[in-house]
Amino acid sequence: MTRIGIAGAGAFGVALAVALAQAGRAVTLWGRDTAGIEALRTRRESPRLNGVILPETVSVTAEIGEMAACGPVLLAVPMQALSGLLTQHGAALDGRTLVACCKGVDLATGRGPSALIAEACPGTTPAVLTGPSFAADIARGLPTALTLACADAETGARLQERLSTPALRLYRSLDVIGAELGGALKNVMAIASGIVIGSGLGESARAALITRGFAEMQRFARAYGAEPETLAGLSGFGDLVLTCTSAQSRNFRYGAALGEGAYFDPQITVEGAATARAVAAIAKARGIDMPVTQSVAHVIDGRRSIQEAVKILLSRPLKEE
Ligand SMILES: NC(=O)C1=CN([C@@H]2O[C@H](COP(=O)(O)OP(=O)(O)OC[C@H]3O[C@@H](n4cnc5c(N)ncnc54)[C@H](O)[C@@H]3O)[C@@H](O)[C@H]2O)C=CC1
Ligand SMILES: O=C(CO)COP(=O)(O)O
Repeated sequence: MTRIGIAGAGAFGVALAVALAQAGRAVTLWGRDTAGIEALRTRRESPRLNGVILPETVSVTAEIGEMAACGPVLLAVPMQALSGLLTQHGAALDGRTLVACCKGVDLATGRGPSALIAEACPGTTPAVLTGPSFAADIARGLPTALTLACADAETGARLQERLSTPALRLYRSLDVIGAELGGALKNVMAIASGIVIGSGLGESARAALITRGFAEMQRFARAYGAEPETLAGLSGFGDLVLTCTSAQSRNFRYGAALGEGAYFDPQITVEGAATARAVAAIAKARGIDMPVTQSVAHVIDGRRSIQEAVKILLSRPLKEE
């Protein structure tokens, strides 16, 4: 049986390991933190997933060399850590089929996960696994549908087969750019939705924000050659709906804390913050109209108050939908 590798033992990496192992797949889970990995190996519980037990069949390791025994390797680290992971371990991972599970745009280079992988590991065809799925839901075996995007049809079909389980339903796509941009951009909108709800602007305002945010996501993705249908699928629209409407989303909760003026733990992974900055800079340079993203970037950097941002968004010229 082909062994599946997972690099990154945070909430998503552990959840995927649980789901795949429960479906009878051979799984090796790698993490960089030796002490944390030893605790996970012996206690079979992650502090990031309360009440979830990692099956004994999952091999847990802090040795990246063990990924050599795996077919596909799922990269489940935060987007801003991907470049560092590839710099450090690219040689050990090259030649495997690498599947990016991170959602975002790299702030330093303005590139998405597939471009970073292709550069660091030229011997691999990158794929992307993305879509509406909270780690806790996947780990509990709740029904979930995701997009598996790979430019190589044969590799994509093989991955779809290997990574689908009775509860985890993968849809195939050739549009890697569209899939990864959907997952990256929706996090920015989730922060914006959290701000709207946290600052008491109401649910009608949130619906307007989600809709106009979606228009903005499509505009940006189109400029990168993405297929419009991809953005309307699980990786774009599907994940936008999930994270803009659920307090399970860390991006939403971060936005809500900003809106309420409440504390938010800076240790928590909030992908949309760096991505808002990266996308706002690209959009400005390329002349792509991204008013919501620009506003989120301004608010999180403290360059604009929420009240100023809302006033600016509402006073834009009236136009056709
Ligand atoms: N948690 C969720 O519900 C979902 C998360 N994702 C995506 O998965 C990615 C990872 O998110 P989570 O697992 O939730 O984050 P997390 O914060 O729970 O865990 C991140 C893990 O990455 C590790 N890490 C950080 N930098 C590293 C490096 N340079 N090398 C090796 N490991 C490193 C950390 O030690 C930690 O174990 C994000 O892009 C997120 O958007 C996607 C779908 C669902
Ligand atoms: O991407 C996710 C769900 O699809 C997880 O969202 P958060 O990172 O906002 O928690």
